[in-house]
Amino acid sequence: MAGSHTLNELAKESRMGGLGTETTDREIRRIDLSDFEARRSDITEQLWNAAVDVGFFQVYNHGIDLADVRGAFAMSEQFFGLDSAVKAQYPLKKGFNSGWESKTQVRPSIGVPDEKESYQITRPHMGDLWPIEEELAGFRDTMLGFEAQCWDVAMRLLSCFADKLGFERNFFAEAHDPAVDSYQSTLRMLHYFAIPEHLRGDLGLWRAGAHTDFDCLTLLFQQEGQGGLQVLPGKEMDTQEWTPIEPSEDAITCNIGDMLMRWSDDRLPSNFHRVKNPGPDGDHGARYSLAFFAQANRDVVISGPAGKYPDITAEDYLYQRVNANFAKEK
Ligand SMILES: O=C(O)CCC(=O)C(=O)O
Ligand SMILES: [Fe+2]
Repeated sequence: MAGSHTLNELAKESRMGGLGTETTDREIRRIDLSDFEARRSDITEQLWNAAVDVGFFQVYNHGIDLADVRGAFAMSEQFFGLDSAVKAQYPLKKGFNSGWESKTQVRPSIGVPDEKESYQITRPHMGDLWPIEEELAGFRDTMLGFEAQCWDVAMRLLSCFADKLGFERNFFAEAHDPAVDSYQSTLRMLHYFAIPEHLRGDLGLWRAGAHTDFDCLTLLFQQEGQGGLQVLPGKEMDTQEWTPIEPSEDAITCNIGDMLMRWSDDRLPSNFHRVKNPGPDGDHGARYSLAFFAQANRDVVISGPAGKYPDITAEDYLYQRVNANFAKEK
């Protein structure tokens, strides 16, 4: 049955809502991407091993200028600083990963909404979802430019995985073609709210509840001093020992999502992660992050080299996952 893989993942996720403990024993590897083409085979081995062992890794010398990363964060903070009435003109188009939402994402692991707002950019579906220049000058161009740079890094990394899986080197770049209407990779801006005094120490609240990502590969940008992200490899789920990922401005944190796990016949594992609320002594200020989700175009058929799972289109695959994660509209 086409859905059984998905249902399995949902069942796993709903057992992940506890607090657990923290461990720094797991190594989150940092991989240097400089001189990429000349060092391709070495980089490929490093990426593959990190992906298989922990599912999370960081890359640096990735080719996106720090000034561009900072520019995208600055735009994001300005966007979220707009009045709610302005942002509400650009509401999330469900099923299209485009537009603004606030506190509507409910993870099966915790059953309450994440303490955050988000704005998503998916090229073919933006229509009138861009704030006008009078509201936020330069926003569209800055964010689309940044999205293109993220796509570039993601495709470079995926070309290494393609080599290892026995696909053509440009297989994933073709499957994530940004020039056509079936494109569905998404740049998501995230704003986790500053935590008001009376909610500090509320252990039932999460900035983002435990989940795996739906996509092939996620690139996550964090700001220094704004920690909270923790990961737990699926094969070590029973330990409930979570490893914190320290934000560092020069690095992109990467993780494998469910779509690539299925596409690789489970050779590349997607892994659980979450964003914890700061403890009583932590920094209760706002937290911002930027995530690029490489998800294959709608019409692409996901078919692993060994045929472990039935073929499914990327559209049908995502539809099942998104529906399980957002509060019903009624
Ligand atoms: O903001 C973060 O650090 C993580 C966000 C995340 O995991 C997601 O949006 O899928
Ligand atoms: Fe995630």
